[in-house]
Amino acid sequence: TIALQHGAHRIGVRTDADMARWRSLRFGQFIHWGVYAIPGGEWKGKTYNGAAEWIRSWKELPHEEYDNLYRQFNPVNFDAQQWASQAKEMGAKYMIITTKHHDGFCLWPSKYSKYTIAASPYKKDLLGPMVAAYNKAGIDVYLYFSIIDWSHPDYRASLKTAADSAANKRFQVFVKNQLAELLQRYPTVKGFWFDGTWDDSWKRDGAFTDELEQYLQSIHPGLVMGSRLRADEKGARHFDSNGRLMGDYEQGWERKLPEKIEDVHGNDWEAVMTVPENQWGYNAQWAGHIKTANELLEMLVKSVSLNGNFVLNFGPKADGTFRTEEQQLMTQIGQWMKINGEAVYNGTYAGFEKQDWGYYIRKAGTDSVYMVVFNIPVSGSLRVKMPAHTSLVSVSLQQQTLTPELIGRNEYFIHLSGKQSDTPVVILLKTTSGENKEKGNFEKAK
Ligand SMILES: Cc1ccc([C@@H]2N[C@@H](C)[C@@H](O)[C@H]2O)cc1
Repeated sequence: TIALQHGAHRIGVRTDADMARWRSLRFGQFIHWGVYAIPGGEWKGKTYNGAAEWIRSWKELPHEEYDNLYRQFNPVNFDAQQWASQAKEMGAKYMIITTKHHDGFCLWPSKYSKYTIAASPYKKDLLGPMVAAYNKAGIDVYLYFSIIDWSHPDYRASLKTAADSAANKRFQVFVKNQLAELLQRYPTVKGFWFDGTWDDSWKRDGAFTDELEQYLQSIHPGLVMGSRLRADEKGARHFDSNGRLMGDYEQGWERKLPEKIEDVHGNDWEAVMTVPENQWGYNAQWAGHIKTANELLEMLVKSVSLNGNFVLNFGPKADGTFRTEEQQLMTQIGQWMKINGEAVYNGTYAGFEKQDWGYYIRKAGTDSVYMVVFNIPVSGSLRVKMPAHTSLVSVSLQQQTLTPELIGRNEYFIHLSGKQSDTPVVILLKTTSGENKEKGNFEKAK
């Protein structure tokens, strides 16, 4: 291995209570909200083809005009209570809010910037009411923070001159001040979700990123921060130059999921997902494929089955309301979670051989293994191969006992005769370690 001062400082997962809590939540709500919701992907009758929150980078929209949109930002219909209750209804256990996206507009009245909600017609802090309402609803809050800040005079993507380096030093102080300010203003937040850390100006100073992470932990012990913040002293990101994960969980799964357990290398990880193909901020017209509730439930269940968290993104409108399609999704997902959330919360990798009908999820630290069925075979027979030294004790579907058929050594068919469903079906397996000692009542089912 290479000797590193600013690589990973921990081998393996974090084992403290704050990380265990993050791990147990499994399902989060991402919210991208800012002045980009005003254009909503369009400008003067033209449609921007990129992600709506990146419209400032579109040549059709002069920076000057974009940077004055805040004068119109007045979310009079923003209702933190309503936001929190619909997130609770969906079954989200944590929420990640964009405090400041790449454009630099702050949803809180930062004393380190003029480009904040305080300068808008709305004037009032948006983050405080959100944190309070979500926490009251039993939902933890994490703060998205973009290191890139297109509005800041000292922001540099790369450092070519001594003046650039001096500006970058000032910018690093600005970043540190804003982050400390956020923790001071919102002490109940559980962590940061960093973004915009790919520029050379950031990844070339691994020491600063390491010191910053340690500073934040020192003023707010237990913070959960993913792998996007840090670079090691050789500029390696997410994984240091020895291939070890930096930060508390792998944060690279953006609009994509791992396929198999080997892909996550024993690390904690989180996937963040959009409903349209690639829109985070509000986009007036949702072009392309819009994911359905069942597709999103499958991503959530697949993530949990592979020991990860899944965060679904929403882009509220400039007035503070959610588009109808997003409200309907939260309701639909919530209806399934209300009945089946026990298979998701505290879910972990079960260690069973993957089958085509869907995913296994083990309730953390227990012998309860859920089968979440997305593909009922035409045979109606769900194959279950028990792992070595594991026996099947009982099978149930919504508290109804099922009698599986033994079809081979420690291998069964669970017959869903005739059952059809337009939402995922959840079956609970009670297992026990050790070979099948007592003959379970279903052994005689031949
Ligand atoms: C190339 C690229 C840069 C930044 C992003 C940002 N990360 C997501 C979480 C959103 O904030 C998006 O704007 C996405 C793609």
